[in-house]
Amino acid sequence: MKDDLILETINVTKNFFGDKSSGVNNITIFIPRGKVTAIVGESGSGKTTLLNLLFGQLQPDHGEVFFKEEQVLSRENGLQHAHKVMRMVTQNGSDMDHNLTVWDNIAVGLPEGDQSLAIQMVTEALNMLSIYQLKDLPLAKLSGGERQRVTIAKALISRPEVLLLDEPFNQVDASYREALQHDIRQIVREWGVTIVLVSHDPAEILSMADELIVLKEGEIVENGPPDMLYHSPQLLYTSQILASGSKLTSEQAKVCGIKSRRGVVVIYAEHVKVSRFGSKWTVKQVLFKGFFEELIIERDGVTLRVLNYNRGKYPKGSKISIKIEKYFEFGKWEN
Ligand SMILES: Nc1ncnc2c1ncn2[C@@H]1O[C@H](COP(=O)(O)OP(=O)(O)OP(=O)(O)O)[C@@H](O)[C@H]1O
Repeated sequence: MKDDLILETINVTKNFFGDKSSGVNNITIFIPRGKVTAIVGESGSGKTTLLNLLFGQLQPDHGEVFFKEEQVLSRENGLQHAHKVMRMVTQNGSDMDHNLTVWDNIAVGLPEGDQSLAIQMVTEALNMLSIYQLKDLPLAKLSGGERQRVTIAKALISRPEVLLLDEPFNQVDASYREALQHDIRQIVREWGVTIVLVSHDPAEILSMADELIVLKEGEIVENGPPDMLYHSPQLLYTSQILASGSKLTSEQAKVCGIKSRRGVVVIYAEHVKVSRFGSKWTVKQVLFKGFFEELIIERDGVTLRVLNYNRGKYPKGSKISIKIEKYFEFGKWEN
């Protein structure tokens, strides 16, 4: 394995009902060291299964998973040393005791002995997750987001080389989420931890990940850096997972002035510019999004989503015209 890689799967398959319809099939991936890799895909595409295979929690039917040069889970010898330097955080929290304080929950697994070292390790983990001030509170008194920070701090206490996060922000409200994402990026930078993240949220994926792995029906269909997959998706599926856009048939695309030979056209909301000039489209809905609006506009039975930063300028019912700056074409056979 190359030095800049830390985890690797070679042709890994794990099925649950003896056929290819569940789990994952023939997955070969390389996880770069000290980076954030996100596994994305629709519900049931195999994201959690793949994470469990990387963690050694599931035995592959075929293929192998390696941490550096060492097989994570071997048929003969079970879990290997490699497994000890990985930690998994799931959306349901973990083995935490809600009556114990934050400090005690984090310190509980530490080896007996050097107390000053233990204090230093817990303090560092608490500071890294910005929850030092909560250290004396029982877990039961914390919000979902704060508890998730404690779970991550606990996972970090043993200084893992790899942190596997399964939908880690699900319980965390929007304002808190960004700060937590920032802190996790900080951990990657300062501690050199490798993160593998499963997530549904496009904003989360695009802002956090260095690499994306796109799963569909248990197979990898695309992978690469987020900006590449966002700006040049090879598949309709990828574009729909990563972006808010409108999906049109060739016939519908003609209404937007687009001639498509391939059959399906996707237009991202941010690629449509709006003005009053011409005014052939009608604003059907205005969705408040904070500092911008999303407009749902319609013409001849075709609906488009459009971003508008001039809030209030195009109220519901107003007539507008559009200019489409970029669009993607995909084959009809894709769904
Ligand atoms: N322990 C299991 N027993 C039986 N089937 C399973 C098991 N774990 C996963 N599966 C099936 O394998 C497929 C992939 O499941 P997985 O949980 O990996 O998907 P996912 O992409 O993480 O989904 P979600 O986003 O909904 O969590 C699904 O069809 C699921 O029903």
